[in-house]
Amino acid sequence: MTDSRINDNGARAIGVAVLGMGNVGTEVVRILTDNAADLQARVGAPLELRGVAVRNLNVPRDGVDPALLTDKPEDLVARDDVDIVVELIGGIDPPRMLIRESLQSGKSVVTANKALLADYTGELATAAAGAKVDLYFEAAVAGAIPVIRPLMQSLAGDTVNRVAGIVNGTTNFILSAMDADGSDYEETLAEAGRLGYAEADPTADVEGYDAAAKAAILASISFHSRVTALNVYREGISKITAADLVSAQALDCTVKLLSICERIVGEDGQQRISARVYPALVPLEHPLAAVNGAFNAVVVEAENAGRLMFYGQGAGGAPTASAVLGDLVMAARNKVHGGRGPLESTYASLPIAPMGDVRTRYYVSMRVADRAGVLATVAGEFSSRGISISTVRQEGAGDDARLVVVTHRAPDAALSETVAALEKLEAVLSVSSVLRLEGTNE
Ligand SMILES: NC(=O)C1=CN([C@@H]2O[C@H](COP(=O)(O)OP(=O)(O)OC[C@H]3O[C@@H](n4cnc5c(N)ncnc54)[C@H](O)[C@@H]3O)[C@@H](O)[C@H]2O)C=CC1
Ligand SMILES: N[C@@H](CC=O)C(=O)O
Ligand code: NA
Repeated sequence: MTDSRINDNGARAIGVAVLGMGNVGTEVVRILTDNAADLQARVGAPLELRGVAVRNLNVPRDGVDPALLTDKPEDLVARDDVDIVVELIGGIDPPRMLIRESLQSGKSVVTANKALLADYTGELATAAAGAKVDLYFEAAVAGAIPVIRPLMQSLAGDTVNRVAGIVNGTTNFILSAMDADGSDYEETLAEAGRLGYAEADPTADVEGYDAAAKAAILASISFHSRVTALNVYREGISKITAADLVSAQALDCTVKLLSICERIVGEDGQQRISARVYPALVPLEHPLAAVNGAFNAVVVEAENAGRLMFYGQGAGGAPTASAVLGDLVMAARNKVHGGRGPLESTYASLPIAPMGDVRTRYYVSMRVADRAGVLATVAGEFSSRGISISTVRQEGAGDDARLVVVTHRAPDAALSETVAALEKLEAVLSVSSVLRLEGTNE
């Protein structure tokens, strides 16, 4: 009997199954087809597409042999001639079951599914370890930018203390457009969907769930601990207004949705992890302020390497497919030559610090009664909680009088308590905007 995986020159072909043919899957199939000869040379064996699972068989798929299409991903991943499964469906079910079964039956898996990984890396990595196969996910964080492999491999001998940056392309696309020309939030979000940046449900983008999933993945790898999405403090950008961006400009800042993963060392020497996502003011001179559109950037601070910055396209079909193909080539090489990439490492098991303990800076803008003594009353709310004010500015007069306060660093719990107290003051008519300020040394 002939082995269907033996090609003409005798090298054993590597069978690939692609699950999902949306923004990313379509580009992966295109590159696999167009670059077949180069990929074969790099792997040392041909990569052969055994099948593509789609939800709707009636949708025309240009450039794909219809015989390869199936709407039964569970049958495709069970085939003996499939060595590597590329999961690009998204969401928890059915990818969780499909990936687990693929791994358990000895197939390596490449996925871009950060929502799944943020909660189930433990389960999937255990299945991969048990079957001695690879589970790769470079595309899951910051699209095309190599960040998972540098953290897992290049920095494996160093101590990472902080990983922070912009890891969601959709929200960065929206905030950049609002900042540049006052573009409308809803229209820009719709455009991000058309360009293939947004998640199938864009709530994941604008409410910060996607950035939080990525923060969980980054924190787990960086601090050798298991961090899930539930451990990540999260705020999205849906409440950011054009007025916030104008206020930011007045402070020589812009607004960015940041994902911050930090090793916090207490006075007793105990280490904890802070993982958090929120829109923040970023000074214009900070490198992250210049990251616009669907671009992402991640700044890593490691004890010996110092500061490293990774920058590039964080979303979109082709850029994301580039990262998927990189993983696919690695997994295929391992199938051909033997060996395996690293799986998760959780030996440090660091606890999570609650958001209230994290030291942040606040920007608070409020409408106030225009009369003597108001400034002292407002300042008193900050000082009574041990918070030092960095700058305070009065804008407007009469009915339009506003106070803008920027604090030094203080525990986040004390700052949010102060805002709640300010809202109750008779002299404060309304707190119109509260944002954290990042990217400063104060
Ligand atoms: N679009 C992007 O820029 C990036 C996406 N990702 C991730 O990559 C994955 C795919 O993203 P996109 O391609 O943008 O999503 P998409 O929504 O465009 O594509 C998913 C495809 O899977 C298909 N599908 C759904 N259920 C299926 C099933 N049971 N069997 C077969 N096919 C099924 C859908 O019909 C759709 O065509 C997601 O996990 C996403 O979070 C990661 C990085 C960037
Ligand atoms: N929706 C995500 C896609 C990439 O991960 C984003 O906008 O960043
Ligand atoms: Na990446």
